[in-house]
Amino acid sequence: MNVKERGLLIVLSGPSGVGKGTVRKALFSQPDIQLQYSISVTTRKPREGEVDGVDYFFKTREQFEQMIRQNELLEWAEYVGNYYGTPIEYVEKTLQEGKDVFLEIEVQGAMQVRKVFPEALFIFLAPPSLSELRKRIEMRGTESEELIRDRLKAAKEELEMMDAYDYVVENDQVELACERIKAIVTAEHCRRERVAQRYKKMLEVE
Ligand SMILES: Nc1nc2c(ncn2[C@@H]2O[C@H](COP(=O)(O)OP(=O)(O)O)[C@@H](O)[C@H]2O)c(=O)[nH]1
Ligand SMILES: Nc1ncnc2c1ncn2[C@@H]1O[C@H](COP(=O)(O)OP(=O)(O)O)[C@@H](O)[C@H]1O
Repeated sequence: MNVKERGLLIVLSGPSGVGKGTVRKALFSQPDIQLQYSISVTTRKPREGEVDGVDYFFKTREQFEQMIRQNELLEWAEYVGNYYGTPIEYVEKTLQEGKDVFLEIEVQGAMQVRKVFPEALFIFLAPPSLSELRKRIEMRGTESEELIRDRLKAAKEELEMMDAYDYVVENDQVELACERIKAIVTAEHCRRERVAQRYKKMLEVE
């Protein structure tokens, strides 16, 4: 199977509270976008309203460590005291089917994905400012003061990794951030199509 027939792997990262979940849900609710969301595995406790198998696959540390040992994860990372990881089987199978897969993961995991899938599209969602980021984490109201502090510390380290991404999208307004991501994905599809056409032409000339 050539590069064009496989689906595109899209990786969205960004600091806690920047709005990744909000933007992703808005993106997936739009009829003109065909993306498959890869549900992650985590040892974090479910937040109120979160559903196992929808938001995450919630596992114990023992179960998660077994998945690592059995090479079931494309990437994994420990983030603010919990494990998070991407089951590889779903990603591989869906890309093989020619469908685009969307990962919403933190930066350490994204860098591991880059090693396995260098052709993936890496997008960093950035806040308008650090003070706005703090406001959003507080507004969500799902973390204690101590956890907010830990997440803000992690956020500062994550922001330093912005340069390693193909694109930086500012999440000033959810709708605008969605439009920007859609434009990037469409442009990437066009680029891949052009490369595939050129390759086909070269083979015809041979
Ligand atoms: N490496 C990695 N990070 C993940 C995965 N799933 C979620 N994350 C990231 O883990 C971090 C914490 O996620 P979560 O506890 O749901 O909090 P929130 O994203 O800040 O609402 C976020 O940066 C997520 O994007 C995964 O499968 N792998
Ligand atoms: N563009 C935005 N403007 C204002 N508030 C936002 C925006 N995007 C997200 N939020 C709010 O910020 C908080 C954190 O968003 P969330 O999607 O949970 O972030 P993340 O998944 O990156 O941790 C939520 O209360 C959400 O409603």
